[in-house]
Amino acid sequence: MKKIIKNGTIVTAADTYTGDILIEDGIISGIGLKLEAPGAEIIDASGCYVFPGGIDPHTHLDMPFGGTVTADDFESGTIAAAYGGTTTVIDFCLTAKGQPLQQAVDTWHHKSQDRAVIDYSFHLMVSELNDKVLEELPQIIEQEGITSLKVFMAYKNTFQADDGVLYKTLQAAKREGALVMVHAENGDVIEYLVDQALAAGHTDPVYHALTRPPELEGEATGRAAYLTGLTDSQLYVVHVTCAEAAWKIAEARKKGLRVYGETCPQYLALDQSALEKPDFEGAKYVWSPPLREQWNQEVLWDALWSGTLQTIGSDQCSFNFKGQKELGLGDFSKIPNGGPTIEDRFSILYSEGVEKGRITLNKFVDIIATASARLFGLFPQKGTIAIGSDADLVIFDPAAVRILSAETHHMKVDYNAFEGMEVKGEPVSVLSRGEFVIRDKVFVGAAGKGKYLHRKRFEAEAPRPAQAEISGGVV
Ligand SMILES: NC(=O)NCCC(=O)O
Ligand SMILES: [Zn+2]
Ligand SMILES: [Zn+2]
Repeated sequence: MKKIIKNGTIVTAADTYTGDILIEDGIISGIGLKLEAPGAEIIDASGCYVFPGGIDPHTHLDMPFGGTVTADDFESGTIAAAYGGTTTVIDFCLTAKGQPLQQAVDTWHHKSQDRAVIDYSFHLMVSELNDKVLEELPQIIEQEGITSLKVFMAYKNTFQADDGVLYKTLQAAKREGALVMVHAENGDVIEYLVDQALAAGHTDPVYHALTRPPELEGEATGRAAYLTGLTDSQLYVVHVTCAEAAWKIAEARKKGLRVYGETCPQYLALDQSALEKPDFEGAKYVWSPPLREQWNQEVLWDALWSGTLQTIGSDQCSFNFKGQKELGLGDFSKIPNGGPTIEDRFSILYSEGVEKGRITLNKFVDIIATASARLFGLFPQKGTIAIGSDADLVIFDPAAVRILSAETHHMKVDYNAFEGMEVKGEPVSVLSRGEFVIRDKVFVGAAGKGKYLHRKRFEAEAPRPAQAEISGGVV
């Protein structure tokens, strides 16, 4: 059925204007003034912004980690994402050493295909890079449309790969047109610091942050950037938390390297002091890399504004406080790392960014959707409002004011990391390929309606580093 969204303020990464959007067969087929189409359902968006649906480039749904499994799976996680204004997620498919890549990908298809309520895709973790993996990789990239590869430089003895694996992954990515993503922390030194802290009897959650200092994130980020230059490849640094890492990315981009970066809402809105909350509550705020001293927040905002960082990922990786975070009672190193963020990513960026004058409306759209679409091979199908693009749209009321809380969120987890935070603006209705998923704040979608997205290879369409974009930034 045709739909026309009327009288909204349409916002893309480039433009802001009042107009109507015609939707046919899930695609935007017209944009104009006073549009009409016989039989079309009319949706009034007066007083609201119409944004392209958010793209969350970093989620962990139904993921085994830290001796347990995330509380949110592809159903609850994508419902919460949709409530929050996100219409596409790209989740991390884990692999184990010796496991055929196709088997790992099939496991992730199995977790997601009958559950997701919005469209989704996968990044592929690379844990080793031997001849078998090298042989299978081109096939996976071509047939599955998985054009981004993830290497962990931390989590020693579980996910961590060595520099040789990272180097060879960058080489393979250059050959195959894939983007290499890194969790950039020096896992070897962290392991040593954690052992020292525990031996000294330091078991509280705050020691998670104290044993992962920003220098170790900056060092790993710089190392990965150097290897990217050496291989003439392309790199995306996930969850950048601090000045030390942002500076390394800025330096690499100044040299003209294809190095990109993401931060997350928790690093923009929370700080290290949260880990000191009494009664083990600090465990709710255990992420890796950890929350940093508050002054880093403005550095990250500057880096987003200047283009040193391009995207915001939720890094959704939720664990209940009761029974899951509590696995680390008496030993901070056993607290499952991660938190529930998928639902509030969009609103926090809008409220803390646009409403507080740190970024413009168009920059907001770029960070929340367009840049990820370009970097991860989804543009222009996703990430913008244009004729021919999927009708993934968010009707957003900028006047709404609400308080984020576990009592009202839709994630299947017993706390909200941003509990009590006031945000301005709210997604009222959300459409995925022209169908309502959220209508007037009520979920009307269905599990299994989300489609798996084959993505294009990394190409020149991705935003290029430019001297101008960093001159006013963090360097
Ligand atoms: N970030 C975090 O603490 N948990 C999720 C896994 C990861 O991204 O490192
Ligand atoms: Zn990570
Ligand atoms: Zn993550």
